[in-house]
Amino acid sequence: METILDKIIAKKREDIRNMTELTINDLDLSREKRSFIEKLRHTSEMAIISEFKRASPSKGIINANLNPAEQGALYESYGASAISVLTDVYFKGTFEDLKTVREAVNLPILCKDFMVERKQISHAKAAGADLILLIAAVHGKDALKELHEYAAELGLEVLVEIHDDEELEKAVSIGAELIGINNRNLKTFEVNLGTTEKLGPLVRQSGAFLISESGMKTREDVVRAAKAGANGILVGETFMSADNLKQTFRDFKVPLTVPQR
Ligand SMILES: O=C(O)c1ccccc1NCC(=O)[C@H](O)[C@H](O)COP(=O)(O)O
Repeated sequence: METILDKIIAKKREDIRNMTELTINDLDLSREKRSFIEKLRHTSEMAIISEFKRASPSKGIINANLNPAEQGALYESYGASAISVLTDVYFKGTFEDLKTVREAVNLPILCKDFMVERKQISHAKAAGADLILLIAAVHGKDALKELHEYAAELGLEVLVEIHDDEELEKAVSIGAELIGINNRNLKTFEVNLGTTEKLGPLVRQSGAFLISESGMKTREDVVRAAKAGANGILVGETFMSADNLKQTFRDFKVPLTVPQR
């Protein structure tokens, strides 16, 4: 049966059919580097990647009225470590959003998209991304490695996203330094923080930094992720729909449980 992830990937392949790959000469490789991994090395509290997410396949419209520059500036002032910007059409996001947010803040910016070809990575770089997402479920090991290496050549950090043991094995085998465990099953939309609890210790044993993604609603959820070894969390819907964003950030500030390597 075709899953939502299959549909998203098929649409993505169609959307990028006429996109050209930018060459090194088209890209500004001297741009100020904002390293998320470097921040993770030097923090004693759970890092927060705050997401700009207007809509999603699982929830429909979350908040279509927020201005990306203003929301990004609020995320920064309340203590985010990085900002994730969805640039995919299923989430009503664009590369313009990413550019706008990067210009409004001094934080590392994650381009949250469904990367299937190198040319998308070059465009993410041109738009101002500091990190990109690669979803292990979408690629065989060789393709994942190739895209991971290409991103590194462009000076980008990579969050390799996994959801099960097989994807974990793929991420570790390509030497991923930053691994995200998505608590949301992208095929069924089921969200289960137990996914981080199951795979988290294995990710940390590999030596990679760990981000627990999706489904963070309360401080207790963040504490659970920390206890499972996470170095940080990635939060979209809860921040985009918060009545009191400042207080929600305060609630989500949690010390690390498992020390840095
Ligand atoms: O969020 C979805 O519905 C979704 C559906 C299909 C593929 C990806 C999807 N989300 C991407 C994400 O990983 C989340 O936006 C991110 O982890 C934040 O999740 P949340 O805090 O639960 O909004």
